[in-house]
Amino acid sequence: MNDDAARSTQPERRNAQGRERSAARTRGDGNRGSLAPGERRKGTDDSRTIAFDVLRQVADSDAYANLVLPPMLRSRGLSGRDAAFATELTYGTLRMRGRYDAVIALCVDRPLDKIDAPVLDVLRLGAHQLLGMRVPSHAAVSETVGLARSRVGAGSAQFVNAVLRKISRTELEEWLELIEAQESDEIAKMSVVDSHPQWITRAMRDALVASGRPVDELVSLLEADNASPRVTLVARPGLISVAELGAQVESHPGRLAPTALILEGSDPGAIAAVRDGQAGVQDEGSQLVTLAFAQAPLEGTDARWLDMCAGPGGKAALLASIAGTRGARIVANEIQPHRADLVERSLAAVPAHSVEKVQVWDGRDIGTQEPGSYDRVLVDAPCTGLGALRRRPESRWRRTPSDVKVLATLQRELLTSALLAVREGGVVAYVTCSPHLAETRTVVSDVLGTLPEGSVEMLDARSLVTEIAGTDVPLAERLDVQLWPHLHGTDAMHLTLLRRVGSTVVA
Ligand SMILES: C[S@@+](CC[C@H](N)C(=O)[O-])C[C@H]1O[C@@H](n2cnc3c(N)ncnc32)[C@H](O)[C@@H]1O
Repeated sequence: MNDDAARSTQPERRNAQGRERSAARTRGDGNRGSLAPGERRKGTDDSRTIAFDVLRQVADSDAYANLVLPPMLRSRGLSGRDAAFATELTYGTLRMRGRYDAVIALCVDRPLDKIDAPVLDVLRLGAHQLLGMRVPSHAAVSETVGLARSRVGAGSAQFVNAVLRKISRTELEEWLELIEAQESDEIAKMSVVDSHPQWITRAMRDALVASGRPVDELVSLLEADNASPRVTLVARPGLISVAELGAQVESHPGRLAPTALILEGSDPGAIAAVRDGQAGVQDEGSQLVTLAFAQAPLEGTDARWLDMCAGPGGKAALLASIAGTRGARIVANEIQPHRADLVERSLAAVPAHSVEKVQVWDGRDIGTQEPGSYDRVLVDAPCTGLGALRRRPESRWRRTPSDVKVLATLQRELLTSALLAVREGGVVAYVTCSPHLAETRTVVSDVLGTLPEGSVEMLDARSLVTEIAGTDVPLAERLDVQLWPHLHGTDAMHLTLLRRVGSTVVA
């Protein structure tokens, strides 16, 4: 297809609906990468080729971009600016796919599912350079056409050239108005502009409102999902202090967790303390909920803790290091053997006396096999991960509403097991990195509804989190805690703390 074959509709130079955009919505720059490779640099083609190859692996092999990209950069010898360019191109294209597909759809004369998938990926890469990064148009078009020629064939390269030239003639803001105008309701408009599946936008809205936030924060939340998070380090108590870790790396203290440092750069693998396990990479929200769990008040013995869903071991390592300072021990449980190996590795630096064992077991069985055996039980439940979309660029397109249903059943079973496994008076934390109500408070209320009345009480997680993070941290006036990327700068972690006060077995 040539230039003429691409649709000739020229976007109008005004808001399609004749109304003003909100300030937040017009911040198209929020999604623009900070890189500005003004001139053609040696290795740029390698960057684009790598981004394309990662996109194909994500599509064809269900690969995770954040697992595939770093080794590919290493094996093809890319570093510095070229590696950063490839990274922004890959993650940005994956995140903003919904927006770019809507733009591409306005530039072609056939439905997108009639375009070969590799060609569509090349178009998305080109669209991100043109609309999401500061790559000059001529470089974005010619380099991407070169990529098409080498990867998908000369015929397709002509088509790519025609479509990208068309995209390049119109500014981002006008494209946003045009794609928004194609949709009829507010959720659909927000979803296409901020590149989320509609069912996720709806779930985010419901969770946001249920946690006491105004609905007009939804745009900020969606935008926060589209921004690359800073790398956050955890200084594991008893192994290294925040000050000692801070002296090793260019960083500044976290806002919420006293164990957190925000890295200025992006290569934690180069930090000795991370390599040897005294420190780790961990979202500040994850640190905060783990600290709150460990600090929840408990009467009587406080010696044996269970991390029921421990893989890959981030929270287990933080818990074990805290346990080491308090004379307690953890059992780290994980159902998948290869993830249990990762837990073992994450515990490399913690004192041997703070880990009883790492075991491979179905957490759902622990409650009946070992009733009343633990003083504290953490259920960091397998979930949709909708709270960590900024970290997992492809996951929003992979998840489906049916995942929520399947996971919620598993979550209820794991929480029930935890409430059996903990001793009377002991504490259970139910944690998800999803704010979806069906995975958070519905799971908790469903499980509590099946237990004898008065056998479990909800603890004030909000007060504990406030004690740790400070009073200026906005939290809903509820006993459970929901964190948000746009408010707290963390993943959207949920925490409910429960205390078992009586028998959880129906007589
Ligand atoms: C959200 S991840 C836990 C993350 C971990 N706590 C950390 O901070 O690194 C959930 C884990 O639960 C595991 N899992 C899933 N089903 C399980 C089950 N029935 N019993 C135990 N673990 C399970 C998954 O394999 C996954 O590793």
